[in-house]
Amino acid sequence: MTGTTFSPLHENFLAVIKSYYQLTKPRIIPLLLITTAAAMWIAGKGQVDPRQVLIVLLGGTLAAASAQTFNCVYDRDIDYEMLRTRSRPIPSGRVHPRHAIVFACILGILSFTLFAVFVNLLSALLALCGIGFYMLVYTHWLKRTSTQNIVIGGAAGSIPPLVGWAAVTGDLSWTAWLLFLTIFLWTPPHFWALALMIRDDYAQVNIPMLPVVKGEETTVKQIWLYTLLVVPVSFLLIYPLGEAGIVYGFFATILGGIFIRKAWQLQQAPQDKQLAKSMFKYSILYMMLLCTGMVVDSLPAMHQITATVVEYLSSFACNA
Ligand code: HEM
Ligand SMILES: CC(C)=CCC/C(C)=C/CC/C(C)=C/COP(=O)(O)OP(=O)(O)O
Repeated sequence: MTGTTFSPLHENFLAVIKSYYQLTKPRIIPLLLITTAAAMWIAGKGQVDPRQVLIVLLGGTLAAASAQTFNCVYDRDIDYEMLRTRSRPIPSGRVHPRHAIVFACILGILSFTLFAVFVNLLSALLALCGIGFYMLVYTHWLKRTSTQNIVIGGAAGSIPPLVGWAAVTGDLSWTAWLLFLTIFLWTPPHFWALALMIRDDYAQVNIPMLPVVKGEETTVKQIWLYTLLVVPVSFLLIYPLGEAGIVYGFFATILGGIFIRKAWQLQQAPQDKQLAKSMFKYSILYMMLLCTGMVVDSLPAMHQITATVVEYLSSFACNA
């Protein structure tokens, strides 16, 4: 006999686990955690307790998974209508909505308890606000009623760095709010690029996403404007906040330059689905690498390198 054989009971158990896992829309969670970890790193000036990082990332995972599961329950009607989402666990009949609600509540309670007991109350409350805002403000109120759904609703996805910051410092500073603002302004280019690709899906179920209601030209203009806002805002971490240096500046310049170029190209060809796809994929890479830049910049070895470069440049300038 070759390979492993599973009993029907075993296979059934694995299928159930897989369905509950899929309810949490797991592919989105790593980037949310990257923004949380970057905030923790800056808040701790490059010195964070690895045990605390693990607890916060676990709590963040549970909170995001809870929020996404609630969303899957609420949106089961439209998820059933759209080809892209029809095979999700609830519309495909693999998980009963009532069981999903229990699952989402358990995840939410575990997250809150983990933060409240092992981290602090502020981070626990912020994660809870993230779940509440995503569920009530985005999913329930705005998603089906406004073209600005993902702009205002995007605030939920911008909360993870606040959680990370609060976990390390116990409060929220200007820098924490700047990280919030960066993700808030990044969300429209991220989501509307995707919405350009799957516009027909949303149109079919009357979800008023911007490309459905206002068309491609308005959407690419808005993507362009938000990209022009997020890139300069990403530099505020260097000046006036002074929380990052030239290494981060290098990351922000290269990444921001490419982001602006892609947004410009898309503005020239609003119907081009390939460009929209490329913009969507790049938006994810942009956020991932920008956060990486923040971390690399505050590595102790980088401070040494930065100091040497600055010293060299200033002596060069003095001699010139
Ligand atoms: C209201 C705000 C947001 C909306 C409406 C939104 C919407 C979406 C949608 C519809 C997808 C496609 C998912 C799928 O095909 O199942 C997606 C993908 C993704 N989103 Fe967002 N998003 C938002 C904010 C964020 C934030 C804040 C992050 C992280 C910082 C994020 C990270 C991702 C990632 C990494 C993917 C790709 C997942 C994959 O590999 O398929 N999103 N987003
Ligand atoms: C702190 C904390 C818990 C924050 C959580 C915030 C959160 C879960 C953000 C994710 C945003 C997101 C991927 C929305 C998907 O939109 P959609 O559900 O409308 O997409 P769909 O069309 O694929 O259903």
